[in-house]
Amino acid sequence: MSEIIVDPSPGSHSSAVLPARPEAIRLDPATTAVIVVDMQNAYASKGGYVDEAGFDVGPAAATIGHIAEVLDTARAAGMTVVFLQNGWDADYVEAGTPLSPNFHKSNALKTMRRRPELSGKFLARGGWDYELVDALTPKDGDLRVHKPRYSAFFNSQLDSVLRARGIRTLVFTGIATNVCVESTLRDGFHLEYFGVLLEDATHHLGPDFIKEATAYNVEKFFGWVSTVADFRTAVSQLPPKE
Ligand SMILES: NC(=O)N/C=C\C(=O)O
Repeated sequence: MSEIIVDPSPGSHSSAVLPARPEAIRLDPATTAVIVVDMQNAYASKGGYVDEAGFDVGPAAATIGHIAEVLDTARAAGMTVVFLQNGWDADYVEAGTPLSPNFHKSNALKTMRRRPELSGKFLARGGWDYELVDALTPKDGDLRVHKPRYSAFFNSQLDSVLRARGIRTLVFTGIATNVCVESTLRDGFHLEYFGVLLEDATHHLGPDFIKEATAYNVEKFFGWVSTVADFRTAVSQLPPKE
């Protein structure tokens, strides 16, 4: 029996076959975007929201390096790169009132309510916590999309930005595997995007089993799971962008 290769853009001129679970998927640079989820100081730096809320940000340093490698490879092949930034306006109007579940579930908001000296510090546009980590500063041609909730498809410009460029396949990197990465990949599935999780280019919030759970969900129900090394090997064989 021949190997199954899923092809989101049949008939494309130049494409790479990415080994993935449960089967390989073809990536056409013209219709593929790498999505960098929330690589902000809040999620990846000491002194940011996640660190202050009691989660381990130590492993984020390795994740940053892996994402940088993915982005170099993707840009050289001419793929679109989209940086997502999670947060709200400085007055937290976008965060919602007590009538919003976000008000009650956001650990950033909860931590600031518990420790008033931190009030106004986390995930506010214009602040250090909201900014992308220095090592992943966007380059010319990269896009930035603001998002006020875990899924980047809600109350954001993401869907329009992707559709306007004919993007069909989303390659996911970033933090957190089990929250904003998984939420966005799932919603992308329902909007007919092909979602690929580069599992070692993501970091999770919580115990390790939760990352395995996300990978299981993606592999079985919502998309494809691959690695940074396989992405680099497959995509670097494409002709460089003209
Ligand atoms: N970027 C994320 O996955 N965020 C997870 C939690 C939060 O923003 O509170």
